[in-house]
Amino acid sequence: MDSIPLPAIEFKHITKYFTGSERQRAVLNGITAKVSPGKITTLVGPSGSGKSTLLSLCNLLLSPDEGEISVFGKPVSEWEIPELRRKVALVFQDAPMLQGTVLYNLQTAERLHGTVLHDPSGLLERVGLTRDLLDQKAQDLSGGQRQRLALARTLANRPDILLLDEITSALDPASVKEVEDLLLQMNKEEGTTMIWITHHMEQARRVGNETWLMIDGKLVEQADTETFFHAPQHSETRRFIAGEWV
Ligand SMILES: Nc1ncnc2c1ncn2[C@@H]1O[C@H](COP(=O)(O)OP(=O)(O)OP(=O)(O)O)[C@@H](O)[C@H]1O
Repeated sequence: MDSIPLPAIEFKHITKYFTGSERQRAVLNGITAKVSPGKITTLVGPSGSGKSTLLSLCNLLLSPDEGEISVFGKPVSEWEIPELRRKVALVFQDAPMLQGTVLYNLQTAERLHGTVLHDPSGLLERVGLTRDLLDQKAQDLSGGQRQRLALARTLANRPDILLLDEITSALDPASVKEVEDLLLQMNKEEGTTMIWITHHMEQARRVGNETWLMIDGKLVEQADTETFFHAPQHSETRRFIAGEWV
């Protein structure tokens, strides 16, 4: 009998409150879901629906107020934080660069985790940057180049799970396609699990194996991407896909 693979990430009844000017409100409200290992899960939803907050809980940048998150079957609270963050890497749009050269930025994982970066040029080339950039100041790179460097810096850690928060939203269409291809290749060749937040429905259709819709801190729909776009269960999903959600 085939054994069921352990979820890469499991959310169990997750609730997170933030205190606004008037009152405390639930930004995440009872989220229960499993992220399939080796798959790309695309997370979509209106602005402010809680997508980034959900990702920030996975490597303990934030903690839930209620519920539990497990990574490969172990609650995040039981992980050593450096080990958790090596395995579960979060890449933001406009990730800040460290002052110094491109090489110095690539060596971040060496300094943090004591790992050795054997092939910085190869790592750059993997994200479509040329090795002659190694000695340039990271801050002088273009927006697209910085986003690729942020990805390369993260890949130096060889994470098992990549959490990608709108990483292509500032890129030109050709660069978007290159970054998508790179991530699809990593997913295929190395089995890297990914959760990808995007506001672009075409990108969600192209990239994800599964698509989740969040609205007002709730997970409204979770389905394989084909079903999500062609036969969603919920009227909110149909309205969201049609661009009617305000
Ligand atoms: N540190 C914080 N303190 C208080 N409120 C916060 C904090 N971080 C986020 N929020 C609020 O939580 C809600 C969800 O924010 P979050 O960034 O997770 O949404 P999102 O779906 O990722 O939005 P977007 O698509 O615009 O990036 C928002 O209303 C936001 O203002």
